[in-house]
Amino acid sequence: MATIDIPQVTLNDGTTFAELGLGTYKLTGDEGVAAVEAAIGTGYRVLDTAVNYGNEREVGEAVRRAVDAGAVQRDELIVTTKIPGRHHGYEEAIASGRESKATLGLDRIDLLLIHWPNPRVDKYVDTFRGMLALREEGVVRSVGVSNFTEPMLQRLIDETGVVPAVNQVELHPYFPQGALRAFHAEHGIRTESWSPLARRSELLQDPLIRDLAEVYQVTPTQIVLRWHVQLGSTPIPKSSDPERQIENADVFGFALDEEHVAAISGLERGRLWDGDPDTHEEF
Ligand SMILES: NC(=O)C1=CN([C@@H]2O[C@H](COP(=O)(O)OP(=O)(O)OC[C@H]3O[C@@H](n4cnc5c(N)ncnc54)[C@H](OP(=O)(O)O)[C@@H]3O)[C@@H](O)[C@H]2O)C=CC1
Ligand SMILES: O=C(O)C(=O)[C@@H](O)[C@H](O)C(=O)CO
Repeated sequence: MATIDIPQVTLNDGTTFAELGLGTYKLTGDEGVAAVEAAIGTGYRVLDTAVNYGNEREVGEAVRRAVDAGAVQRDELIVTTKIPGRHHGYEEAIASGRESKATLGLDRIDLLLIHWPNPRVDKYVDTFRGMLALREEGVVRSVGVSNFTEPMLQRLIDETGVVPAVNQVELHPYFPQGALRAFHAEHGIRTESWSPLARRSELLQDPLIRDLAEVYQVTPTQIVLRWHVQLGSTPIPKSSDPERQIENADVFGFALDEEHVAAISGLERGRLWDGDPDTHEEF
C-alpha cells in the first residue's frame, strides 16, 4: 500500500505537527522497533514516547532505521518524549532532556512534554523553565505539556510568558474535553488526544459508532479517529499491528457530518480511570 499522507498543522512556535500520530506505550524490544518502523513506513510522522515507557531506545532505533532505509527524512518526524514526575525541577528537567536525547540517540527531541503536572509537588513551572533552557541549547525544538488543566496552563503562561505548543490529554468520545479544547483554541495550544480509542474498551462496540461505520462504510475505529481530527485534536492511537496502524491512519478520505460529530461527543460520561490531573500523580 502507498504511504498515507497525514495532513500537517503548524504549532504556535512555527514548527510542523501532524493531524494524527502514533502512541508507543508498551511497544518495546525488537517487536517495538519493528512496529514503530512499520508505522513510519505507513506515513506516521508524530511518534509519542516517554521516559516512563522505557522504550525511547526502541523509538530512536526505529527512526534511524527508517531514515537509513530512505523511508523518511529525519526532519519530517516529530519525536516526542516526556519528563517524568521524578525529574521535576529546573536542573532535573535539563538533565532529563539531555538523557532522553542520548537514549533516543537522535540529534534532538522534536517535542518535549511534562508528563503529569503533579501539583502537590508544585515544580511544574520550574520544570518548564528547564525545558525552555533545553530549547535554547538546541536539545529540544518544541516545548509542551501533558495532563494540564486550564488553571495550570494559565499559571504556566503567566509565570513564564511562554504558551506551550501542545497539551496532550485524555480525550475520546467518553471524555471530549470541551472546555479545555476551547481554552486551547483561545491560546493557540494544539490539543493531542491520548487513549483516543478509549483503549479499545466497549467504545468500539457502541451502537452509535457501529451504525456510523455502516453509514460511512469505514470501521468503528476510523469513525472515532475521524471524530478527533474534526475536533482539531491530534489522536495518537497505539497499535503494534501494521494492518491496524494503516486502518488507523486512513481517516483522511472521508468527513463526518457535523451532526454526527456532535452525536459522538454526546457519548460523554467521564474519564476512563482515575486520572484527574488535580489529584493523580506519576513519578
Ligand atoms: N500523556 C499521558 O499521560 C498518556 C499518554 N498516552 C499515549 O497515548 C497513546 C495511545 O493511548 P493508549 O492508552 O495506548 O490507548 P489507545 O486508545 O490508543 O488504544 C490502544 C489499544 O487499542 C488497540 N487498537 C489499536 N488500533 C486498533 C484497531 N484499529 N482495531 C482494534 N483495536 C485497535 C491496541 O491493540 P494493538 O496494539 O494490538 O493493535 C491497544 O490495545 C499511548 O500509547 C501513549 O503514547 C497514553 C496514556 C496516558
Ligand atoms: O501512558 C502514559 O503516558 C501514562 O501516563 C500511564 O501511566 C497512564 O497514566 C496509565 O497507563 C494509567 O493506567
